[in-house]
Amino acid sequence: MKVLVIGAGNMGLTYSEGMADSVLLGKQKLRIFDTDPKKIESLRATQKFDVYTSLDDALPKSDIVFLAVKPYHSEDLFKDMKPLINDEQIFVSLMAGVNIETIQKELGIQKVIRTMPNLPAKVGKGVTSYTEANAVSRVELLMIRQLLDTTGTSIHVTSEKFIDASTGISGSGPAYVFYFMQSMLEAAQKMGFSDYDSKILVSNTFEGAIELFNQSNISPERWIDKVASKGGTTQAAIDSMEDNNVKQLIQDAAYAAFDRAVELGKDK
Ligand SMILES: NC(=O)C1=CN([C@@H]2O[C@H](COP(=O)(O)OP(=O)(O)OC[C@H]3O[C@@H](n4cnc5c(N)ncnc54)[C@H](O)[C@@H]3O)[C@@H](O)[C@H]2O)C=CC1
Ligand SMILES: O=C(O)[C@@H]1CCC=N1
Repeated sequence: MKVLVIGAGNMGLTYSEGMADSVLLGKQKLRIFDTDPKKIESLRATQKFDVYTSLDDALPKSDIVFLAVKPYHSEDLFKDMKPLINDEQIFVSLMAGVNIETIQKELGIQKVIRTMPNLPAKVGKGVTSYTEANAVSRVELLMIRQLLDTTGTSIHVTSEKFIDASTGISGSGPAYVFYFMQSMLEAAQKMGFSDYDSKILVSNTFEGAIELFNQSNISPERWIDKVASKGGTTQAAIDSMEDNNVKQLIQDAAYAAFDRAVELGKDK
């Protein structure tokens, strides 16, 4: 089995590393293709990957093809790919808002799996949702799931609606967490902490809270109750967030990403 990853950016490279380091695949079975000469040079320097500079060489003999370019590069890529592919190959898209039907039509093939990964895959803590076209068999789906799991964990969803929805929660989600972190960092700095101390205070607070959440069956709402004393400091902070409708604003943001994913799909 040969796997080709097209696009060695944040996501493509992360998946390549996950799969190359796994017992399931290993680096002998993994190929990478990118159009950026600088990227190719740096990939070659790692001596970790089988790097290709032409689709003619890489594509026809690959069994599974990961599509990891930006959505707006997909149209040109599909045109280049079309003469080089066949119906037996499985195409796994990591691209936001590019529908299965579009991929099938543009490439003239049937076996497509659409996924929504996220950036913590870089440290083996990614979560990827995925769904498949009818032409993909259960065995093929299981094999792809094992490849996806080399970067963390995955969840199977029953329709593309949930791929777009998970884009709003987990795909874009790390950016919401970083936004919250940045806000806390800036508050700490304003209070007079050094950059170093601000980072320690904020990162340990996030890490500790996540650990508590993961090691229990307690909802975040109940954890808030454990931090907040009546009439105390935490209550003052939570009241301020409630007065400013922060919960609703975060939900609006998640829906904005979801809607944008749906919209990207319609643009095609
Ligand atoms: N960055 C993220 O957190 C997430 C990204 N995604 C999806 O992953 C996809 C890739 O995103 P990133 O990795 O962040 O982008 P990126 O910009 O880091 O990487 C894209 C790579 O594709 C290469 N490329 C462009 N056109 C190409 C072509 N025709 N053939 C081969 N390579 C080509 C570029 O040189 C670049 O190395 C996007 O479609 C995005 O929607 C999904 C979930 C999370
Ligand atoms: O912002 C984007 O479009 C991609 C999809 C999810 C995360 N990054």
